[in-house]
Amino acid sequence: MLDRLKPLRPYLKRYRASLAWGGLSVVLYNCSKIVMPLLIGRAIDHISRHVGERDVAHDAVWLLVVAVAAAIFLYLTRWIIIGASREIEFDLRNDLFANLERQPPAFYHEHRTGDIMARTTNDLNAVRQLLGPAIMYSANTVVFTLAALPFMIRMSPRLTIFAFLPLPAASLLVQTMGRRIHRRFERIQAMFSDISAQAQENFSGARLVRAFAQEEAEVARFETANQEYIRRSLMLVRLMAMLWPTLEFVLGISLVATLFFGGREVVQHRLSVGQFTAYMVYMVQLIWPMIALGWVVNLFQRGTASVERIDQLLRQKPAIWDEPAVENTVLPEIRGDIEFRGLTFRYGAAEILRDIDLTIPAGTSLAIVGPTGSGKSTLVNLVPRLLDAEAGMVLIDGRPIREWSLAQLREGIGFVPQETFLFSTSIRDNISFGVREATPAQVREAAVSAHIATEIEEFPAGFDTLVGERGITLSGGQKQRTSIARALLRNPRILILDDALASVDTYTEERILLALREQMKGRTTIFISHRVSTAQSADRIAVLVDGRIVETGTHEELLSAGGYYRGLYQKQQLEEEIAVVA
Ligand SMILES: Nc1ncnc2c1ncn2[C@@H]1O[C@H](COP(=O)(O)OP(=O)(O)OP(=O)(O)O)[C@@H](O)[C@H]1O
Repeated sequence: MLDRLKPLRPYLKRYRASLAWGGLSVVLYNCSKIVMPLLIGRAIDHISRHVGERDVAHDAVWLLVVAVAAAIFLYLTRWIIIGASREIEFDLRNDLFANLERQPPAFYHEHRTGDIMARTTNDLNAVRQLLGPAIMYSANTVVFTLAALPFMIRMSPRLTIFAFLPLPAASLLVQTMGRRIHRRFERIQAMFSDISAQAQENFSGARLVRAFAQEEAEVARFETANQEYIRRSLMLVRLMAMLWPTLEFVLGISLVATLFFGGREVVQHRLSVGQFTAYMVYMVQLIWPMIALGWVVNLFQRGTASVERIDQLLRQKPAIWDEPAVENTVLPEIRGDIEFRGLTFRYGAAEILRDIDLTIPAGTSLAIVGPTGSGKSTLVNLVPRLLDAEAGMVLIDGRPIREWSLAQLREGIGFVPQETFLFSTSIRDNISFGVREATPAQVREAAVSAHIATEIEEFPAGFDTLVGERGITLSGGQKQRTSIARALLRNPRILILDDALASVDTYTEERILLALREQMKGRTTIFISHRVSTAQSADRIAVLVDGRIVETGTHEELLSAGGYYRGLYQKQQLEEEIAVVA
């Protein structure tokens, strides 16, 4: 089992001083606890021998001193060991988050967010319990039992055998029932997350539920899930209600055995009343550590499984990362030449892009059009290396893309993804994401270029308006333009807009394109669009069909070529004419 805890070694090493102090306080705490029954026993013997008040007071003072010492050492033990477990939890959580941040988007397609969240919460919690309570209670049990046993055996070996017989049963009971309780608890937790997810989806999708008149059906569905949750919870309550009485019964047997056999020892004058009392106190003191032992075994089992799961995430190497030789090299600033050379790209076995040869000279703009699912997003994702093409298939400024460090490459690129994502912070923070030193004037300027500034300034809190659950909901078009402002603020050499104008009207689109032309002078721009009105403003247009570039040229060239682009143009012209007539 210790082998399975190997991943924790570096963390334990970091806090070895704390753990050593913790170990020392465990020993000192148990030493004080061991002395206490002896003092009580001595006091009782003194009382039964009718010694003077002074002696009894003396015993009481000693008892108090030892009790205070025990309390202090217990406090130190908890503070140091539980504190160290929290520190390790903190380090582990940071390391996990940092490693998850390095993973490419594909990682999040392969792993469910819920699973990752569970590992970073439940599993971390299990590891913390292993490092804190589990280590502390097992150390206490081992030290106390080892220290108390010699005293107890010296008092009466026979009594010790009888008194100890039922104790392992208590420990075993806690362990087996604890395992069942945990299993049921996990099922309840899973059910609870289902209920929460159902409620959350109903609240976020409130509009859809109302529109489809599904309120009643959803209430019924929720009630069914809620009923199942309660049923499982009651099963847990029953199990837990059984645990304590059974435990008390088993431990009661042990105390009865001690009383019976110990009483006989006293009657037969083999033990004094004081010694017998001390023995009884040892037994009572041993009860909790024995119970804890069963519980600790469960904590260890759960904790080791969690350590393995967390370690899998920690060892997950980011699929897209700098080669060691490249990591710290800084090449001259990116100019913005992009070249796809004989590019073929697959998701698993499915070939998505085929034989693509395309050059986008620095300072020019390229529009990519094509049917849905033809591979447009895939192609542009290769530029900031959100996806990785085979070596030598993508070049920036004539250099294979992998020769640029990811940091330098991505710093030079402004990327507006197809699905806009805004953090639940202020609009200002959303726009200045990744450009911490941006001044309010620069943020506003970017917003002006993206044609969103006036609308933002009309909100009561202006740029400080919160978006998302705690603030206002922006419209699809507003979100897209905020996202464009975010990309522009980086002042990138390469700007990529993946269908980023889809949610704005043609009038706004025109104004944004005009501003972009100004902003992106001398920089490279790629925009994916389904609209000819967007594409025609680019220096060149590439048509991607079924993963192949089938046409390239200017708007006029492609119109006269009479291919896909011309068809698209005619269709959209017709749509516009119909819209005007209607
Ligand atoms: N992570 C992925 N794993 C497997 N297949 C994928 C993945 N992402 C995209 N695809 C597939 O690759 C193909 C191209 O997708 P892509 O998003 O590049 O198309 P697109 O031209 O941008 O489409 P649209 O215009 O609808 O946005 C699609 O068939 C899609 O189902």
